Amino acid sequence: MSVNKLRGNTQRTRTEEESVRPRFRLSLDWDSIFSSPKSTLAWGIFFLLAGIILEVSFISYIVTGLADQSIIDALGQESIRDAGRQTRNFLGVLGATFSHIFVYRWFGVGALLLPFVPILAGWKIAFGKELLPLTRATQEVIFYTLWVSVLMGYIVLMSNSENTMSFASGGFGYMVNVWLFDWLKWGSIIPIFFALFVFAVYFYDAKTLVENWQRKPEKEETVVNEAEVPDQNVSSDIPDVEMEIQKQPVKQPEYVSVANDTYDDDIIIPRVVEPEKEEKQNGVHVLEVLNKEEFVKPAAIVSPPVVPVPATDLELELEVSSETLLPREIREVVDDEDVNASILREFGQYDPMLDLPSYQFPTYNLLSDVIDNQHEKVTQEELESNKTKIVETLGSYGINISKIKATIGPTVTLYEIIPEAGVRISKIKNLEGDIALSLAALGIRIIAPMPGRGTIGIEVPNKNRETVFIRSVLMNERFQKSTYDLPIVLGKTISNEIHIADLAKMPHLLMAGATGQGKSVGLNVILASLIYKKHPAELKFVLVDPKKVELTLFNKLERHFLAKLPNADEAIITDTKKVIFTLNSLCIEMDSRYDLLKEASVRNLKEYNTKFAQRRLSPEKGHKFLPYIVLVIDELADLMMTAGKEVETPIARLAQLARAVGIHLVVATQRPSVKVITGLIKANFPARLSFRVTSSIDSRTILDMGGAEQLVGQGDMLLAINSEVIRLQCPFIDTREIEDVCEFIGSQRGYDEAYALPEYEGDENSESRSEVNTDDFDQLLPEAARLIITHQQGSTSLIQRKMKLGYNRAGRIMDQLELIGVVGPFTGSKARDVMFHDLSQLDDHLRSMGISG
Ligand SMILES: Nc1ncnc2c1ncn2[C@@H]1O[C@H](COP(=O)(O)OP(=O)(O)OP(=O)(O)O)[C@@H](O)[C@H]1O
Repeated sequence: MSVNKLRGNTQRTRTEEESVRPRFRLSLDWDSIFSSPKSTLAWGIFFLLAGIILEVSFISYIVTGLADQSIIDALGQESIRDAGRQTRNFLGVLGATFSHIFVYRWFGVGALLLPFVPILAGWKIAFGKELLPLTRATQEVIFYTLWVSVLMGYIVLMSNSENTMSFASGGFGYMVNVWLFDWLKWGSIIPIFFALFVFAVYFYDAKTLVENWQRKPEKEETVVNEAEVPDQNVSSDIPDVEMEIQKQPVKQPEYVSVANDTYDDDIIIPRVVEPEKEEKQNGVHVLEVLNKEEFVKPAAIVSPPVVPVPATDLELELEVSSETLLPREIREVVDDEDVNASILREFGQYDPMLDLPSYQFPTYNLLSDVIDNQHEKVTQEELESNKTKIVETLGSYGINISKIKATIGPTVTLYEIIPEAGVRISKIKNLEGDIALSLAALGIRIIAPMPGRGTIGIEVPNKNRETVFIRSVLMNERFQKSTYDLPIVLGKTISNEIHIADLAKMPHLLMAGATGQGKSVGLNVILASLIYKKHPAELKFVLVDPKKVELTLFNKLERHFLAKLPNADEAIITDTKKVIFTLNSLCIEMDSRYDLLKEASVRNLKEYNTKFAQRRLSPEKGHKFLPYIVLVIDELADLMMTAGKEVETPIARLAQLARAVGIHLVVATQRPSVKVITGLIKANFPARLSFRVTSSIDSRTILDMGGAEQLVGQGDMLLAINSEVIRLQCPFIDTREIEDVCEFIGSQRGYDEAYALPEYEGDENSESRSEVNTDDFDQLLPEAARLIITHQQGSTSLIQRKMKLGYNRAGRIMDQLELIGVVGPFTGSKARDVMFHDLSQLDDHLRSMGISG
């Protein structure tokens, strides 16, 4: 068996061998020299030590002045042993020689900086981490070495101290100054400092520094309330909050949570009230003294008369988790780096990417670099006032709280509360409406209890929400380093972490959301995440866009990332008939991939491709590298209305089976009704995402729970995977950015044509259905349609009775209603499914079919 396979290997075509052989050899060499952990450690330590040796010898040379100079000059004439005995450099003749060259002959004291380059490089090679960004630090070291040398040269020349001080400037700095002196005399200091200025402007992006500096006063205004420093300034700025704190009646240490008083710059911290101070201020302030008996009585046993805990008694603990954006320097490096290289290195012997060897991944510069909107963050005032409202509202219903904590997210702030012992969670859940009313804001979501945390969560929308820009999430370290097969960024969580999912594992995604809530942006974000991480050889998209305008921008990717039916004019499919063909064609592709997998005795696409890359599957037997295929449907409702089962069946089939062969579906719909997201479809999409929808019924249809109707729009969403629900803020990508990315890729050399899907001609049935001849329809059809929608009952006898028609005519009308997608197919004894909820939807549909009346 294995012998045969080996023989099969030798039959590969010449061109393939040629394309593989050189790379293979190269990667072997590289691996053996640098990639094995032992040798990287050895090389790293070598560089590290070399840097340290150089630094020590330079310092020693400067400390001992020119003592070793004569010895170095006489090196050729006396023995090394003699020279070694006489040298005063800590590191002997070698140290003295290197120092003489680098310090005396070349760069003077500036040379002291040079050893940092091998030290930093050695550290990186040995430990895989950067102490400082290497490229940038090297650039800085080179500049300052030269600049310090020149500056010292100026000092030496001006002070006529060539004899005693020339080692300070080295030959380079001195000669430059001799030359400058001829031109400018003492004025040569001007170009020297001008050079420093120019370097600073470009290297440290002085423009941004100036902009930040100019913006500072404005920022300070908002920051004051954010209580970065809990001092008098702050208290005088929020007098009402302070007053409330002064009213604090009784010290109740058991209610006071651990206040978070460690913080950094952009974190908002609640003020910590010192109990002693209060008591002094409030000597006469004992409000209603708490009834001690009732206070200790467990609420579960006897419902106590309500003793609301004053909101100000509770400290608001603030939980902050910072997002791990790459530091600016590294981001720049990432931008410049050839991303290809790292991915190429990961691949085995057969590399499908060599089809497009010069393909450049899109750079991050194509995405807009909006600096930040920090100043729009939630203020201390807002936090305090929401806290007060929550505590008071709950208090007025007899629910006292023992602890409250806030986590500020991009769109909402999560207040987690721990009610006092004995308070039933269902009681709080029932008060959802009242709390929302009291907070007078949209989008309050109560999560009782918070899974796995033993608290109750209340999400309150922020007054000023933060836009999450796509650039920041794609440059996030976690996304950069993610090793998922199909990584997609879905958004930012409440604790400001980015949420990355693997579409290959999901394995399909269903998205819903009312119009204008961010679905299209969400789809674009998913597509962009994949495009930024995957090579065209690894991934193909099938884009279905019945709305005809949403995905057109991706047309430019036709010869890189798109797949289409042979002979189709457009790669992006907008026509219902073609959608049906394409879906069926994908089913054929799925079946033939399964055949290949079976033949190769592997279980999934990844194993198959690995085996193929290892040359264990012969192309002569029809084996080929199989890219992932992601089918994106932007608006399932349209398709289900016009083609019903013909769309539903292949989608369900693909969703059920295609995962193992690398075909994944992302399906979006505006109308998450049961007519669109049928049981069959829903059962096969375990991962579902909902933007804001119009009713809790819609929310239940898509997520199996309410809540999506309370989202605040603009990309605010709930993601449900395997019964776990998380709230996320979708990143924002605008049309111009998509356009730029597509243009960047589209202008590169691509494949000769789009990836060809198997041919599918379609059967007669589907042809006739798609080309409905409305002239033959019964005149009473529109009236019958309205009747059915009004009664939400797809029965022929209803038409018969209400419209007083004979059975045959009513039956004919019913068939025609099925044909135009108003009712579902005949199901035997049960009434047919009704595809529309209300008359306005129906009228739109009839108009679009050219049926009036
Ligand atoms: N993640 C986001 N962050 C900020 N704003 C957003 C976000 N997503 C959407 N928006 C805003 O909402 C608008 C509508 O978004 P989008 O076009 O994606 O809606 P849609 O649900 O696709 O609507 P339709 O179904 O009508 O096409 C956008 O133009 C943008 O201004």
